[in-house]
Amino acid sequence: MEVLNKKWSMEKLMSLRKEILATWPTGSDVEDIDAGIEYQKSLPKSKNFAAKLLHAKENGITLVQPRAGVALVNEHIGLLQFLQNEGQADLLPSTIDSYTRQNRYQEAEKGIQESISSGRSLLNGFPAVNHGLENCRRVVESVNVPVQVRHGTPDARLLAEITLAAGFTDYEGGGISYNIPYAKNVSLEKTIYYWQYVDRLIGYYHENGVVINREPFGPLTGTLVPPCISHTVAIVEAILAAEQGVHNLTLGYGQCGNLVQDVAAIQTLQELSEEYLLKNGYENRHVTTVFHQWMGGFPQDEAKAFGVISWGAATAALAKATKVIVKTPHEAMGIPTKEANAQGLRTTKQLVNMLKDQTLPLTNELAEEKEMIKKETRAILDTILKVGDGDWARGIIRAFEAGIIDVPFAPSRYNAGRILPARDNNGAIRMLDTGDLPFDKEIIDFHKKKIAERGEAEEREPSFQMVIDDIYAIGKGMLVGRPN
Ligand SMILES: CC[C@H]1O[C@@H](n2cnc3c(N)ncnc32)[C@H](O)[C@@H]1O
Repeated sequence: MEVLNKKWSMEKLMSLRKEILATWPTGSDVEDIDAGIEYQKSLPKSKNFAAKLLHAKENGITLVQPRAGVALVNEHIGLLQFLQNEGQADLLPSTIDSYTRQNRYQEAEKGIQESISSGRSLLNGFPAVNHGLENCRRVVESVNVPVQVRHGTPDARLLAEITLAAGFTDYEGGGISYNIPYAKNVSLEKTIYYWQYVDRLIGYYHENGVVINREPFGPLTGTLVPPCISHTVAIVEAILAAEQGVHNLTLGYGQCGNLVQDVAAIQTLQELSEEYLLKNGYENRHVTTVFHQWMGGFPQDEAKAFGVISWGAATAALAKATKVIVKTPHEAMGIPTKEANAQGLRTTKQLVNMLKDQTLPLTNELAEEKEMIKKETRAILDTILKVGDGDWARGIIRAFEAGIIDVPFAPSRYNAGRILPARDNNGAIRMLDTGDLPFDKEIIDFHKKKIAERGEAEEREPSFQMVIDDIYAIGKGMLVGRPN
């Protein structure tokens, strides 16, 4: 099945809907597609994610948002209300459980029953499909701020149908960013096709006056991902979504730890995405950015964990990211208590408030970093379009096959896995091996030089050992994995 970046007709969407809604009994509650639109229109503007994001962007504010989700409806509502009231969350999620992410609704049902009988959440998120339309509406109505669906679902069609009709106004993910880092053996043709359904549904909401924001999953594997790699995936997903009628997008990036590189990454993500959306004919699109606090391993010690959270908060604020996704001091242990989640939020809010009136000055170092990220990202994006003979969907599929785009440490068999990232002497992410990325000599030499500087400082030859040391560094309280 060849997948092309072409807007679906509503006939095509409607012809597939019946089959999708039949995959779980709660799908029958949303058969009337226009009832969901009418419900969305009944919500106050204060509940609309896109509106709140654009207001924040216009006013130079960085909004704070947690991840959060538990098995049962009442407990999930209590959790979100606590994070809103005690955590000062500007935006709220519903993080979906792993069974639902794999469309394993039978096991999610079992998890719900066991959570009821045991009196505690035995799922690692909120099983929105099983709970269905009315319960999801209760969640949305129980808080005063906009609510977003956060998950990791390769086939997120039914989840979208139910949560959008229920009043969620932002939907995370995409056919690449929820495949390559999340699945081992699901083709990109399939997941891009599934997500064209989701984005076309959102396009239909938009055509009927309801603005739903879309957020491709920025961090990908969250392990030493160079900015040009995560930017490429985010921008291609933005283009694929825009083609289906999505107008509001939040593009994301996972903190790497070097302040200049992270600030450069957020600024270039905003600039490049706007450039490529316009260049490809998608006018009147509204782009915001989201900075994910450290996605790698966390220290167990809570005081140190607050240090990592604060560093992410400060970087997000100095980068003027529109939104920051907050970690908690329980990150090393697993699903946080609501108290720990609220602490992560308040720590972040403190840093964001104190840094609101400051930005990182445009030094030569920052300018060089921005220039390099743009050169690398444009080289990859332009090659994707070329190998796709002018089609972005065909291009990204072929580009992954050829290693033209390559996500480090991704489980997917459709990912080449030939690039090797490592930190330079200042902790910025460089490439020990650029694999088959379409980089010219200038880019390749830049990375070689930066890594060589670290080798000289550490008196060792650049090698794969640097990559291993960098992966374990944070657990030892460091950023750069120095030799013992
Ligand atoms: C993308 C992975 C991140 O999502 C976080 N996460 C996953 N499920 C939940 C959850 N149910 N509540 C809070 N945080 C969560 C997890 O701690 C990790 O930081």
